[in-house]
Amino acid sequence: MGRVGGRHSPDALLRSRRARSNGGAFAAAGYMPSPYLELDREDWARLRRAHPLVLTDEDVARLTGLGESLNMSEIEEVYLPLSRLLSYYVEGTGHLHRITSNFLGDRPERTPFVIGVAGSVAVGKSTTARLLRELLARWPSTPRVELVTTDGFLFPNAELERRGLLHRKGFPESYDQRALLRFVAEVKAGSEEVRAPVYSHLSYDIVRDQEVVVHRPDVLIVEGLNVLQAPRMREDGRTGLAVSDFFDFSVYVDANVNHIRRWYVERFLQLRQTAFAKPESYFRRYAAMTDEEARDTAEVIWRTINEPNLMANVLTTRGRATLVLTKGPDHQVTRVRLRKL
Ligand SMILES: Nc1ncnc2c1ncn2[C@@H]1O[C@H](COP(=O)(O)OP(=O)(O)OP(=O)(O)O)[C@@H](O)[C@H]1O
Ligand SMILES: CC(C)(CO)[C@@H](O)C(=O)NCCC(=O)O
Repeated sequence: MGRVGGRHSPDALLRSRRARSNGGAFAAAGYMPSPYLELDREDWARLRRAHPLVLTDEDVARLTGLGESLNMSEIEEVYLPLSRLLSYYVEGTGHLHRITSNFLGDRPERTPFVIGVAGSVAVGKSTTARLLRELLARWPSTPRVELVTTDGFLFPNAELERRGLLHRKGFPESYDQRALLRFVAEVKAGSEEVRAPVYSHLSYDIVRDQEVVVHRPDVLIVEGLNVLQAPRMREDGRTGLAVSDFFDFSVYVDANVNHIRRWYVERFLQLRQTAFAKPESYFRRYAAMTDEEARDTAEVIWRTINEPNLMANVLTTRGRATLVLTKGPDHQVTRVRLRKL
């Protein structure tokens, strides 16, 4: 005990730390340095003081239109600094692009900066994506931001039915993944005009004769459950490209599954008074349900479709995101993890 150079001496401790960081003995036990820098809510709020930012009245008016439950101080503390960080990434990526073009003797051409937003059904992906779109548009390097959801790349219901997948919406096989990949690749390549199909939650199907057209924006945000999924094995046994190979940045919106289930059920109950009640709604029969019937129906859809998909195909992609936003029970962001390696 206490012998210099013994098992518990400072030297030995240092050696064991080195072994850990060298991936020595501890590698065998599964130790791996985390690629993320982890900040709790207070750390992130402190960052904001170092980069003073305020929303103008005009910003507040636009953002309020995104949803009545949005909290402005949450937006100022969490999403506004995030949009600033992203605008720096856009500038940095543009710089790298110019250096590469100069090196190759090419004419530098700006291509859109592509951001993926992933996470469970009902976790708040589209709200996050819309907040980022509005906030990014404030910064000089990113005035033109376009937003596309991968819902448009679901196969039409007739095709899903033919494939026996009508009750698997959201699972990887329910999307036309080739079309989605081609769309993102073309936008990233700087094509003047790229078209994507449109899905309607009201008719529960792809809308014929409707499309979104993306015109070389400064930033494209691609939002969907599946945007961080690994490439699929091709028939010739090789792996192709994944959508995320074209991303410059990605955000995974995360929360405890019990909170997400509750948000899903609450939104379902609310939809009875709005979307489900419309004559053109595919789910008209839900509008007349009592609270209890609606709650049971939502729980069944959650348990049989959305939760199994979250566990098998969505949560498994979280470690590939550049940034993970973790939300508490009221949608408040409690933790931010940013890739540093
Ligand atoms: N930051 C937030 N603050 C308060 N409420 C929020 C926030 N983000 C989302 N919500 C609420 O949570 C619910 C789900 O949000 P949203 O529609 O953005 O989820 P989503 O992940 O895009 O869902 P889906 O995959 O089903 O389209 C909505 O009722 C929305 O109003
Ligand atoms: C369209 C998706 C997959 C994603 O937004 C989702 O909203 C959905 O419909 N999930 C399947 C549940 C159902 O079929 O009602």
